[in-house]
Amino acid sequence: MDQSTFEAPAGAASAALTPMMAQYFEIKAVNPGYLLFYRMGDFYELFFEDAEIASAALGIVLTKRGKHLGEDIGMCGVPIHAANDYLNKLIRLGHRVAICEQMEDPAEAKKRGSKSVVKRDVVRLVTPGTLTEDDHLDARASNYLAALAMVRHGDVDFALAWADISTGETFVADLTAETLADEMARVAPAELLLADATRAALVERHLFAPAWAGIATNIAPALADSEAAMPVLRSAFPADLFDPSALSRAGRAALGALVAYIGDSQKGRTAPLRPPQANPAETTMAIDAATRSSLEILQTQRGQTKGSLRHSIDLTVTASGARLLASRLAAPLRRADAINERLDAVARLVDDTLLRGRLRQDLKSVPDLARALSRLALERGGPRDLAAIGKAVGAALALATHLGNQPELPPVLADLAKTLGAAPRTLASEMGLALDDELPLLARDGGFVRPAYDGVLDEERALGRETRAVVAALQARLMDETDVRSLKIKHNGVLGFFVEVPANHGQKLLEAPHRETFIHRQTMANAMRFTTTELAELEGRIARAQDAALDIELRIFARLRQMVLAETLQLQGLADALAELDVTAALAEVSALRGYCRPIVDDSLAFAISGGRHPVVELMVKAEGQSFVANDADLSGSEQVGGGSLWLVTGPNMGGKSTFLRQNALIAILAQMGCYVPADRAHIGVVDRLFSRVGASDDIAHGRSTFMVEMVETAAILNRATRRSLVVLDEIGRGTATFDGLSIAWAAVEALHETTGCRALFATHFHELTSLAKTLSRVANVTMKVREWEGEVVFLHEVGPGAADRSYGIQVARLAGLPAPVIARAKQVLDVLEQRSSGSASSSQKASVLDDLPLFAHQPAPAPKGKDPIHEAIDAVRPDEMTPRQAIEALYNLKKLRDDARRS
Ligand SMILES: Nc1ncnc2c1ncn2[C@@H]1O[C@H](COP(=O)(O)OP(=O)(O)OP(=O)(O)O)[C@@H](O)[C@H]1O
Repeated sequence: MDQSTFEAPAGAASAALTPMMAQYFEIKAVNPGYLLFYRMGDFYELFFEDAEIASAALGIVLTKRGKHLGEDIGMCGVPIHAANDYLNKLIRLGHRVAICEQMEDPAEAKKRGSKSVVKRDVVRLVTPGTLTEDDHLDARASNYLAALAMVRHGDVDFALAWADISTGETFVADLTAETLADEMARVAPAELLLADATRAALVERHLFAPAWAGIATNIAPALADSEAAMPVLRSAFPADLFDPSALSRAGRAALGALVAYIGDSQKGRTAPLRPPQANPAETTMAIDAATRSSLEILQTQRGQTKGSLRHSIDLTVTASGARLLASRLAAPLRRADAINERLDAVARLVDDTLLRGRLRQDLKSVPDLARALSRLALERGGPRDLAAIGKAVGAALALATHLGNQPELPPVLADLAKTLGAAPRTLASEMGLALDDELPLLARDGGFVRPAYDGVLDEERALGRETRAVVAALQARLMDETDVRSLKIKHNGVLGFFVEVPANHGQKLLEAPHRETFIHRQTMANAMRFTTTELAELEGRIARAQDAALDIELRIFARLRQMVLAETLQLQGLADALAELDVTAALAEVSALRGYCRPIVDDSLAFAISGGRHPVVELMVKAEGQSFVANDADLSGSEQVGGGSLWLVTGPNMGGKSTFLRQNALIAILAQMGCYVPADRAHIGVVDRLFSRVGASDDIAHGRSTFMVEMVETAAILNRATRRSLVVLDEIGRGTATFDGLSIAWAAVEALHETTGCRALFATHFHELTSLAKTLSRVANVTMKVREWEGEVVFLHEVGPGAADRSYGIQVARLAGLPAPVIARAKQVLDVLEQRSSGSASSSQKASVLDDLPLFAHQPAPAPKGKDPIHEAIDAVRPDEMTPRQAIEALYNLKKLRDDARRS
C-alpha cells in the first residue's frame, strides 16, 4: 500500500501541498471534465467535487480526509473489485471517468525515500462512446462514437465519422445541412465529438437537435483540423487499404478527430479500427429521423426495443448477428441487384429447413469474436477472450463444412462458406491445447493454461504441489514433537503460512524447549500463532514456484495474444461472415415461421402488395387470439403515366388506417434490407427515400407546436421526395382550422401527384379531398370498412375501394368511455352541423336550431334510454323474484330477441 499521505501535514501552512496532493492536482489538471478515479491500494478514491458528485450518483458515503486551504477535503472510495459496476453506473448517468493507476510497486517508491509518492498516471478515459467491456455494453447493439466536423468553404458542409471501438467498424460520410439529421438518426451515436465553433454554427442554423446536447463532448478545434488529420490517419490505417487524401476536407477533419480522440482515451493502446467505409448512405434507402421514429424501426417512440420492427423479426442467435440485423434495418439497400443477392441467400435457407436448423444450431455457440478481439487489442482482454477467438474459429470451420457440402449455393452463401473456410485454423487448435476448460476473467489470476501444454510450467506447478505435501509432513512432525494434536499449519493473506495451536496449548510453545523452534506471531482469543524458520523457508519456495508459474502463464498469454492480433484483419472479416450468416439464417427462419413471401424487387415503379400484413401489429393481434386482416395496396405507376399512384385512405378512427399505412412502409424496408415480407405477394420497384408521418408528434423542446412540426415535415417531403420515393402521410393539416387544413392537404396531394409523382398513401378525415380522384388520374380512393350494428360501430380493418361517408368519431369516443351526456350532446351538435352543411335548412333556421339546443353545461342531456325490445326485456327482468327455471327462460328469450334483431 502506498504509505504517502494525501493530507497536509499538521501545523503546515494551509496552502502547503503534500507531494501526493501535488500529484493529484497535476493529474486532475490535464484531465478536465473527468471524474478522477485515483488509485490508492485496493481502492479508487475520489476527492473534492468529484467525491461529492460520485457519492451522490452512486449512493456511497462521503467522508473527509484532511484539509485544503482551510476547507475539509471530501472523499469517497470505490473498491477495486466492484469498480466496474460503479463505473458503469457513472457512465450511464452521463459522467466521464479518468482511471488513474499506480504505475509502480509502492516498494519501488520507498527506495527513492520514505516521503516519495508512488508514480501514478491516467491509463484510460472512460466515456459513453469508448466502452469495450461486456458489462458496460448491450451485446445486441452497436455503440458508436461519432465526430462531427464542419468546413466553411468547398462543396461539402459537414462530415460525420463514427466507429464502434468494441468491434472496430469505422465509417465516414460527407453531409449537407439537409442530410445531417438523417445520418445522425441512423447512426444514433452514444457520444458525439464536436468543437465549440461547429456547435455554435449548427445552433445558429437551427441544425443542432436538442437531443444531441446530452451526448455531445466538446473537443479542441485543433483536433478537428483537416491538415492535422493527415498524419493521424496515415498512421492509423494501412496505406494499401485506405487513402485519407481521397476524403473531403470535412471528412478528413471528422475522421482525424475521431481517431485522435480514441487514441487519447486509450492512452497509447491501439483500438483495432478497420479501414473506414466512406459514404455508406449512398447505397442505402434514405430514411429521415421523423420517419424512423414514426415507423418504430429499431425502437418504439417511447424508446423501447419491445414493440419495434427489429424486436418482431430478430431471431438471430448471436450478439454480432443482432447488431448486423439492426444496422441492416436502419439502412435498407437501394440497388435491386444487391437486394436480390441477399434475397437469394435467404430463399435458399427458407427452402432448406434442415440446413437452416443445422446452421442456427451451430451458430448458437459462437462467441462474440469482434468484441473479444477488440478487448485483446486494447490490452483489456483475458483468457476468456482468447478462448472465445479459438471457439469462434473452430465454429466457423464447422459451419464452412456444412455450407461447403451443399450443391449450387447462391453467391452470398458461397462467399460466406469461403470466408469461413479460410478461418485461421491454427488459432483454434492452439487455444484448444493451451487453455483450460474453466478460465479466470483476468490473466493475472493465473491457472488458465492447460496441464501438459508447457513443460516448465508443469514443473513449477508440481513444485508448488510438492511443497504443499512438505507442509503437510511438517505439520505432522511438529504435532509429534510438541505433542499438541490440535496443531495446524494454516495460511492467510497477512501472515502467510503459520502454526496455530489452541490458546490453552500456546504457553507450552513459548517455553523451553519449544521456544527454540517456535517464534510467536499473534495471540488470538482462542488461539496462538507461531512461525518456524523451516516454515518461512518453505513459504518462500512456494511463493517462488507460484510466481514462476504465473510468470510463465503470463508469457504464454502474451504470445497467444500476439498470435491473435497478427490475424486481426482476417478475424474481423470472419466476425462479419459469422454475423451475416446468422442474419441470413434468422431472416429465413422468420420468413418461414410467419408465412412471409419473397418480394419481387426491381427498378420499376411498382408497389403492388397482395395480402399485406403489419409485422408487429399482426403478432400483437394474434397474441390476443384474434386474426389480423390482410390488405392489398397497389401504388404502381410508370414513367409513361407520370409516376406512381396515390391512394387517399379514409375511414373511421380506430379503423386501422395507421396500421395499413405503416405496414406498407415496413414492407418496403423489409424487402430492401433483403428479407421476405408479410404478404401473399409483393412487387416493389426500389424505393430511394421513404417518408412516413403517421401519428402526432410535437417538439416542445424545440419550441415548435404540433402544427408547426407537421408543416416543417410536410415541407421536407414536398422538397425532397422524388419519383422513386414512397410517401406515407397521415392526416396532414389536422392541427389547424378546418378550412386551412383542408386547403393545405388539398394542395399537398396535388403537388405529390403532379410534381413529385411518387408512390403515396395519404390518410385523411377531410372527406372533401376524395373528389380529387375525379380530376387527378393516378389518385384512387380507398376506405377502411366498418359495419354498424345497433348503433355500435364494428371495425372490419378491411381496405376497400371508395370513400368513407362518415368518421364515426362519436362512436369511437363512446367506446373510449366519454360520459354519456357528452356523447348525447355531441350527437345533437353533429346533427345540426350536418344539416347546416347539407343546406337543407335556411341559415336563420340553422342558427335557431343551434340556439335551441340545451347547453351541456346547464342542462345535461339525458343518457339515451334503450327502446329496443332487448333493452326492454332486460329492464323487465327482476332476478330476485325469479325461479331458476324462469331465469333460464328469460335467457332463451333474450337470445331469441337478439336473433330477431339481427335478421331484421
Ligand atoms: N388489419 C388489421 N387486422 C386486425 N386488427 C387491426 C388491423 N388494423 C388495425 N387493427 C387493430 O385496430 C387498432 C387501431 O388501428 P389503427 O391505429 O391503425 O387505427 P386508425 O384508423 O389509424 O385510428 P386513428 O385514426 O384513431 O389513429 C390496432 O391497434 C389494432 O389492434
